[in-house]
Amino acid sequence: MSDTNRLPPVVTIDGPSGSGKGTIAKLLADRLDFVLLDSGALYRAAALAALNKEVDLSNDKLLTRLAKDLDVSFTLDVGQVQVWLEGCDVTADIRMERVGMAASKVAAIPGVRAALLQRQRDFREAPGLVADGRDMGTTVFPDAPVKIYLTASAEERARRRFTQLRERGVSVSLRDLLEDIRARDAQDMDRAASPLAPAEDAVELDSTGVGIDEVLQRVLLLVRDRVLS
Ligand SMILES: Nc1ncnc2c1ncn2[C@@H]1O[C@H](COP(=O)(O)OP(=O)(O)OP(=O)(O)O)[C@@H](O)[C@H]1O
Ligand SMILES: Nc1ccn([C@H]2C[C@H](O)[C@@H](COP(=O)(O)O)O2)c(=O)n1
Repeated sequence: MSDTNRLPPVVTIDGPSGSGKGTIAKLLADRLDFVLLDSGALYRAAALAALNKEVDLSNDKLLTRLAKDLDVSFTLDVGQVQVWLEGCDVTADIRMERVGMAASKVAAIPGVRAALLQRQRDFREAPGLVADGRDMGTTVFPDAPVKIYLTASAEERARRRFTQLRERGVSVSLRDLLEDIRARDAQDMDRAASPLAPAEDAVELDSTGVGIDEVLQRVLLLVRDRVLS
C-alpha cells in the first residue's frame, strides 16, 4: 500500500509509440506480480469498434457515445493479455497500424477520454498496478509514487517497429514507418485533451541504444526505492 492514501501503488509508464512502454510494463508487472493496464488497448478497441461500424472519426458525439457503451474486456491466457470486443477476440486486430492511427485520432476527443477514465482507474488493485499509456502519470493516476516517461529517438522507434512487423511477416518500408511515428507523435503531443507529456514528477528515461534488460533494471531500481522499501 502507498503511505499517502492507502490505495495500492501504481507505476506509470508513459511515452511515445515504440518507446518500449508495453514491453517494460509487462516485464515489470510479471516481476512484481502487479496488475497490468495497457491503456492504449482500450483506445485501440474503441477505434476498432468505430472502424467496424464505419463511424466517421471526426464525429465527436457519436464516438463519445460509442466509448461510453464500449463492450470491451481483458482476460489472461498463459500470462498474455487477450482483448475482447463485443465477445470477439481482437487481440491481434487492434495491433494493426491503421488501428493505432485511428486510436490516436479517437483519443483526441475529450468525451472519449472522459468515458474511458474510470475504466482505467478500476484496474488499481492490490498488490499494485503497472499502467502504460500517454497520460497515466498526468491525468489517470496523478498520485502514482513512480512515474516513468520512456522515450527513444523517432529513428530508433521506427527501426524497432520495422523489426517487430517483419517478424510478424508484415512487409513495410522503414521510411513510411518513420513518417507514421512522427505523425502519431504530433497527434498525441499536440492535442488539447491530456496530451502526451511527462508529468512534472516523472523520471525521464531515454532508451535509445539501451537494451530492454537495462531499461527494466533502471525501472526496478526506482520501484524498489519508492514502493518496495
Ligand atoms: N529498449 C529496447 N531496445 C530495443 N528494442 C526494444 C526496446 N524496448 C522495446 N523494444 C522493442 O520495440 C518494439 C516496440 O515496443 P513496445 O510495443 O513495447 O512499444 P510501445 O511504446 O508500447 O509502443 P506503442 O505505444 O505503439 O504500443 C517491440 O518489438 C519491442 O520488443
Ligand atoms: N493513455 C493513452 C493510451 C493511448 N492513447 C492513444 C494514443 C495512441 O497513439 C493510441 C494507441 O496507443 P498505443 O497502443 O500505441 O500505446 O491511443 C492515449 O491517447 N492515451
